[in-house]
Amino acid sequence: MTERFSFELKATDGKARTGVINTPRGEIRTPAFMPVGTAATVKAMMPESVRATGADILLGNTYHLMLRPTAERIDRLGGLHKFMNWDRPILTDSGGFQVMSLAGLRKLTEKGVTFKSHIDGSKHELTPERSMEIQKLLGSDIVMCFDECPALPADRDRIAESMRLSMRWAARSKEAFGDRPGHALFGIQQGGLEADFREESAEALKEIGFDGYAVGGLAVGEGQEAMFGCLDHAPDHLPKDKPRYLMGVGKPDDIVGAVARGIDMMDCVLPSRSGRTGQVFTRRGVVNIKNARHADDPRPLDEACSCPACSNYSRAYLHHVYRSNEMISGMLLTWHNLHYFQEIMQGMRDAIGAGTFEDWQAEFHAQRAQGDI
Ligand SMILES: O=c1nc[nH]c2cc3[nH]c(NCCN4CCCCC4)nc3cc12
Repeated sequence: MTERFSFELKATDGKARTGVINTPRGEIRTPAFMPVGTAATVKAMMPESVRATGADILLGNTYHLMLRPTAERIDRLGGLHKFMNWDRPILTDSGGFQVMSLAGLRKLTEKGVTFKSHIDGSKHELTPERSMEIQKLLGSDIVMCFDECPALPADRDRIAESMRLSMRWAARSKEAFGDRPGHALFGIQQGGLEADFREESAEALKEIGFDGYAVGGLAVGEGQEAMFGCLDHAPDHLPKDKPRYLMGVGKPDDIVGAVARGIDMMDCVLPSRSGRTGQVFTRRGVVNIKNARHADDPRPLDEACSCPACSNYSRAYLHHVYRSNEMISGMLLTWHNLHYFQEIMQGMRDAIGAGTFEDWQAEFHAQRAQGDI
C-alpha cells in the first residue's frame, strides 16, 4: 500500500499511453474510464457491481453533494468512501461546471460563483477555497481545481478572459489545497478550441504545478471533429509524466480517439444514463432495446459479452422489462454498458502495451455496424 500518489508510464504506442496511478486507496490502470457516482451512487448499481465491471476509480460531484446531504454531514459520517461503501479511489469534480449547467440565478465574480440550488432554491457560494474545503470534507483522493468552463461557441475574447480567470482560480485552489500527501490536486486546462489559449493555459498550470492535468472546456457541444482537432494539440503542452484527464467524455469512439491523442483518464454519465433509457452499447454498435423488433428475440444483447445481462437474459426479456419500467431493466443495462466501456479500456491498455494499438483501433471501428442493430 503506497502512502503517496504517483504515476508510472508503462508503455506508449504513438501518442497513446498506458500506465498505473498509485494511490493509498489502490491503483488506477490507465487509460481509465471513471463511472459517474453523482449523488454518492452510480445509479442502479451496487458498489461491488461497479467494481465487478472493472472500474478502479469513480467520480463524485461537489455541486450535488454540497447541496444534499452536504459535505459537512458526509464528513461527520466518516467521509464519502465510507458513506457510499466504495473503498477505492474517488475523484471529485470541483462544482463550477455543474453550477453553470444546473443551478439557477448564478452570479460570477472574481471571487467565485453564487447560485441558487436546483433542488430547493437555497442560496450557495462556491469559490476555489470553498471547493477545496468541500472536496477535503468528502475525503476525495483526486481533487479538481475550481474552474470556469465557458459554453461554446464563444468569441476569442470571452474564451481568453474565462481561461485567465480559471488560471487565477487554479493558483488559489493550489494555495487552499495545501500539502496533502496521498491526495492529488489536478489542474484543468481551458482555452476553448484556440490552440494559443490552450498552450497559454498549459504553461500557466505547469508554472503552478499539479499532480495531474485535466483537459477541460470540451464535450460542451462542439462535436467530435472539433474536439479531436483540439486534442490533436492541447495535451501536447501538458507534462508527459503526469496523468491527463479529459472531462466528460464520452461515447465509445470518442474515448478511443481521445486515448489515441494522449489522454489517460475519462469520465462520462453516458453508459449509466443510457442504461436507464434503454440505449445499449455493444461492439457492433448501439441497440435501442425499446424497439419492438427485440420483443421475440431470444439472443443476448452481445454473444461475446460476459456481463450478467448478456450471460443470463434474452433481448426479448430486456425489451419486456424496459417496456414494463421494471427496476431490473436499468440495473442490467447499466451493468452491461459499464462492463462494455471497461472492456474497451482493457483492450486499449493491452494493445498499447503490446504495440498493436493501430490494429486494435482498426478492429474496433470495423466491428461497428451503422445504425441500430
Ligand atoms: O471544463 C470543465 N471543468 C470542470 N468539469 C467539467 C466537466 C465536464 N463535463 C463535460 N461534458 C459532459 C458531457 N456529457 C455527455 C453525456 C451527457 C451529459 C453531458 N465537459 C466538461 C468540462 C468540465
